[in-house]
Amino acid sequence: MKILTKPRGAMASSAIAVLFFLIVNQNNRKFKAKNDQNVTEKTKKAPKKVGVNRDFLAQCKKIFPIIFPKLFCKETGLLASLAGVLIIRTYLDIWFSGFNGMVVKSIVSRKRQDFINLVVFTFGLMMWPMSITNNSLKMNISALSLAIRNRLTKHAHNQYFKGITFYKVANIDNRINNADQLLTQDIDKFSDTLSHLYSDTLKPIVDIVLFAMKLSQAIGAEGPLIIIGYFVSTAFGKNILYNHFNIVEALRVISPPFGKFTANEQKLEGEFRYTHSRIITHAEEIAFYQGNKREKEVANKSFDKIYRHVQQVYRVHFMNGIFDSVLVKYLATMTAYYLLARPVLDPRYATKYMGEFSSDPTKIMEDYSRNSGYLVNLSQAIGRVILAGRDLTRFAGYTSRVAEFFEVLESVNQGRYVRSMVGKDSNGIANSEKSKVQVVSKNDLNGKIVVQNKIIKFENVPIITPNGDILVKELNMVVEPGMNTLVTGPNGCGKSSLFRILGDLWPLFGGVLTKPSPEKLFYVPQKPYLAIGTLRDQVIYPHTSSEARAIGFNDEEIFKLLEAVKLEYLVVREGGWDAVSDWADVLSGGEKQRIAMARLFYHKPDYAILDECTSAVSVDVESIMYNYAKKCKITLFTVSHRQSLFKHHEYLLRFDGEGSYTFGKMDHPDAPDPFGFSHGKSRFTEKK
Ligand SMILES: Nc1ncnc2c1ncn2[C@@H]1O[C@H](COP(=O)(O)OP(=O)(O)OP(=O)(O)O)[C@@H](O)[C@H]1O
Repeated sequence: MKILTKPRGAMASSAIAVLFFLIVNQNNRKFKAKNDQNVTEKTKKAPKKVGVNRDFLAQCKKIFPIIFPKLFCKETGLLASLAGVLIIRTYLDIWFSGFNGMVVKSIVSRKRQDFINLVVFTFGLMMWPMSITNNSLKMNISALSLAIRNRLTKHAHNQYFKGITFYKVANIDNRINNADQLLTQDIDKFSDTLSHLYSDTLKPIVDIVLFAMKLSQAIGAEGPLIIIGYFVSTAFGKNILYNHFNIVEALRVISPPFGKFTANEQKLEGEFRYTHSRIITHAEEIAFYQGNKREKEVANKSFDKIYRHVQQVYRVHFMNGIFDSVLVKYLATMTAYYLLARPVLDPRYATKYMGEFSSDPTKIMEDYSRNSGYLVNLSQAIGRVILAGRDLTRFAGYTSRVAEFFEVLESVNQGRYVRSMVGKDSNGIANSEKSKVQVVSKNDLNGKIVVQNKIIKFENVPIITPNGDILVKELNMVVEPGMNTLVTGPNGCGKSSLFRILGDLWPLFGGVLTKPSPEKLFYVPQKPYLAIGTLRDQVIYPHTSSEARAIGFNDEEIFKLLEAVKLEYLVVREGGWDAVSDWADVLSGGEKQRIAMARLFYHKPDYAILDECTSAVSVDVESIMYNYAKKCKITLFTVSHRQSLFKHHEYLLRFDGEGSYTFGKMDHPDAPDPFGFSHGKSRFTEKK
């Protein structure tokens, strides 16, 4: 047996704490500098321990006001009605114990008519309220669970879809890996466990009070006291043994960390789900690569983690179950036999309801049957309260997941991001000792955004990735309407990052950025997003049909936009404007890009960011679309390496991939190779 000097959980958390305390900004990029003023790297406290502890209470304190926003609301109403049904159910159980005693007596005393009256008439009548009560109980629990889920999901959606929080949670902050799992499953499980926990705790408490009263009449107050005392002392004894002596590994069997197990299981389920959703998203690419074997390996590996974890959990459940059954069930049954027989076998303990000296055997039979019913109900109720303790630890697991999710959403909404990164040693091998946790808070963001129409102006704006890598130290440039600008530079130099900053996707660490209001700036990516909905919806996204009509776009107007991108044939091919399809599958790469351009013309912003968005479009159609954009007076920012596009731009922003850039007027729009970052002479009239 292994003697532990420290609780295992505490040792594990210390180890993780060491990891979190390591904060170094490694020079693992060619051009990378530490931005002392702007990006703070901070040590972090050890992660919270999952279980029924102070953290759990604090988490409940945050979550419960979301579920029960007012004293009198639908949810508290459901709690009250559930409590009412539970009390009725207990009274019916009491009635049934007495009834059972009477049936037994009628059989033992061979009274046929009594038996028929009881079973056919009395029971025939009572089965209706019993059935209605039982099903009301189930319905109330489901209704409560659904109401809790509704509150929490709506709250999460409000936070998740506030601005671009959904993007930030996935791309800038990396505390949460599977927001989809949290939104679709963890909140559901939390709600279900909470509503069951409520009924599974309240019902036994009502049972304990009422059955203990009945039982004390029948076998004396000592009876229920002994049985309650027995259960309480075993439950406390277990905890004292585990928490205060904490002596042996085997004691984990007595009180396993079910809360931690639950939280881990949910996390692994989330990862497994993500593995499969990625395969569905990239099915075509994987199929072309014949990557089935590789993907199977990855999916199996992810599932194996769940398999091993669940296997460990049910083994622990098995060991814990044996211990619990002996303690809670069988030793308790022995005590119960003793308590029931005592008034009959020892006249000193006889009462009016059990063991009276004058009683005939049929009366003793009736009393025994009724009282054993009371005792079984009482014991089951106490057992359920104890088991509810275990459910509470499981519930603590879900609570920690949901609370952490809400905490991250809130902190991201307040402009605070946390990223933990695995550091690498000099050989490029992952080294946990060099891992870092980077915390960015609003105070670190010294940049200022000024909203002003008809101008985009960067004044000393650094381009910094969420990891803190500086791509460009300070960018200074002004783009006024009509200054169509081509953006070039080597891969990974920060072209798209510039637009992420312009679009508020990434935080602004310094300088002043003057830009028009968001609706005057439109982004067209290389892989356009195609919404769930009709063909019409693809063009007007994110507007709805009624919003489109409100700004004067009927189907004829929208058709003109499809004509502008040479996609007019789509309406007939796809079966009209109201056709609904999986557009990402139905449209070709070039068609998707042209739809995205039609969408740009629909919104007709002052500025458009075209990020390699015509890479799959033929040169002639590309030219037509660029000319149309200019006709619409949209000022273009184009990221592209395509020579055919030079002629549509008057200005060039060129990154050299070393942290510097040049911005200026192109001398000859048709002149070749503006990619002087690797070779060739400079094409700039203005240099920085
Ligand atoms: N969400 C992110 N978190 C941290 N770093 C990122 C993130 N997105 C991009 N980067 C990093 O920022 C750098 C610049 O990326 P960016 O997408 O701006 O390159 P690019 O110049 O557009 O390249 P390309 O021509 O290949 O599209 C890359 O090194 C990339 O790894």
